[in-house]
Amino acid sequence: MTQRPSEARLPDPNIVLYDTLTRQKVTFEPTTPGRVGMYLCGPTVYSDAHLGHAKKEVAFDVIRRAFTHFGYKVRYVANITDVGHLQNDSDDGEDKMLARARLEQLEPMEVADKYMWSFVKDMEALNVLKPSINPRATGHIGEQIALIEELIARGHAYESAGSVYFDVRSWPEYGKLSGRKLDDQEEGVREAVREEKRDPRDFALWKNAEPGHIMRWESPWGVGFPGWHIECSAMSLKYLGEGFDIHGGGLDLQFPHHEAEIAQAEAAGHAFARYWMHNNMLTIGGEKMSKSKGNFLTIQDVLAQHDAMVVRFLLVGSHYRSITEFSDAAFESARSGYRRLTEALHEVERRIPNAPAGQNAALDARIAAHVQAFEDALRDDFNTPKAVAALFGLTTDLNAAMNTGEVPRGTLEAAHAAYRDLGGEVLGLFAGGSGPAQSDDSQVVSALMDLVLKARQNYRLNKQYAEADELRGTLARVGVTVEDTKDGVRWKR
Ligand SMILES: Nc1ncnc2c1ncn2[C@@H]1O[C@H](COP(=O)(O)OP(=O)(O)OP(=O)(O)O)[C@@H](O)[C@H]1O
Ligand SMILES: [Zn+2]
Repeated sequence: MTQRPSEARLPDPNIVLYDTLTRQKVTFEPTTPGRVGMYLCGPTVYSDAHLGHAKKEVAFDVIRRAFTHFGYKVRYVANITDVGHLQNDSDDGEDKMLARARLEQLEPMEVADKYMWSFVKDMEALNVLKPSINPRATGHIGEQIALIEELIARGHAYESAGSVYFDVRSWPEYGKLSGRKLDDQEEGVREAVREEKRDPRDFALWKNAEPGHIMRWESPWGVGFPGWHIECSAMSLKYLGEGFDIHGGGLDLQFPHHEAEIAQAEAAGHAFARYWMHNNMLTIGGEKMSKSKGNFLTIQDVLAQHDAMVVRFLLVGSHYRSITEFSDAAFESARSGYRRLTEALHEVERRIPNAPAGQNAALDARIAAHVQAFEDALRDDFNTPKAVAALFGLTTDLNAAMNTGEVPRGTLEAAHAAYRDLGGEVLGLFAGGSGPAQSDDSQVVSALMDLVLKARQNYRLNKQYAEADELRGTLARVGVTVEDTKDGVRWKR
């Protein structure tokens, strides 16, 4: 059986994850015993987040929750990019924040705050836990400048016309994450930018600010602003320390962003992330959902139509390293799958207060086997579809037992704990009233429902059908369905 928080478990040494850097599954070994330091590249806050962003956030949220479940203390750092992310990857184009500020006639910081809070709201709705630390790039200009100075001192960066570039030819390991060889790398750089660089593949650490550029800071190289990549190296090292455990992000960030992060940190003499994890993409019509392609649905659009927990269920239904193809059919099947879980769970809750004491040993063993299967699935590179299958297995066995008779209280409680700890705490599926109610509450609701159903039964016996229907209608309006079955009246919500 899963353990209660009071029986804090020892950190599980058997967690295997797929490390993008070494391109294989490896057993996770923390830098500090019992602790996990994770850094996730967060959003550039210049527009509302879309469902693709939700896939990434939910994927890493489950990984974080799983580590906690397996006994680790997790520090989860996820940044907010509010400066330096230019409209194209080759150090060219307008800053995304500034372009949006012009469009909306706002201060760049107003844009950042507006979309950061919109993101926070979306994440709350999707039951994504708050990061332990949520650093913003503009709040860490000093740290970024200090790292750039270390790189210049070690001969891996150079100043040119008020900007500073990383010298890729000085760092032979550049390319080790993405597997790209320097000579294969694209050179799509505008002439004026190319002239400032020793090599067209060098990337900006600091950019000289043109006179009209609003986001600007003093630096040893004049007034300017940081490049996009440097913020993540600086902030992850600041909050997680040398040789921290896990760095995550979307697969599309491997190059150039993560490649640059590694080079910046290691060339400056720091030990960087020991494991790299990347989520695959959410696609629509086979293409990556993305802001720039315009083929996106914002999280708010989706939540206007679908229950947030169904959205989350859909996302955890595919593995983080698999593509999730978004479609109406996918939502439909997520909705019915999710309903199957919650109906069984609510039936368990309804029965607990009046169930006879005792255990059903055979069913207890089945429950324990499903819990084991769930945990094994997560230990194997956080295989959420397999974990969900284990919850369905649990549901099938429980329904079979509940449909054929009474299940003793101890066994129902074990099933309830499995739903709550695994579906609720680890997969995060039961927020906002869909999940296990507080036990006090559920006892009160159950007692009241017994009374209401008795009253309805009396109306029917007295042929007061209008009153009986009115009662049922009132319950339906608050989400409670009453069903007359051959074994008597059942209700669910
Ligand atoms: N469709 C998607 N599926 C999964 N993750 C995604 C998807 N789109 C973006 N991400 C991830 O979200 C993070 C932020 O991405 P970003 O702000 O570049 O979004 P985007 O829609 O790709 O924007 P743009 O098209 O302007 O580059 C990255 O880690 C990225 O990998
Ligand atoms: Zn990053």
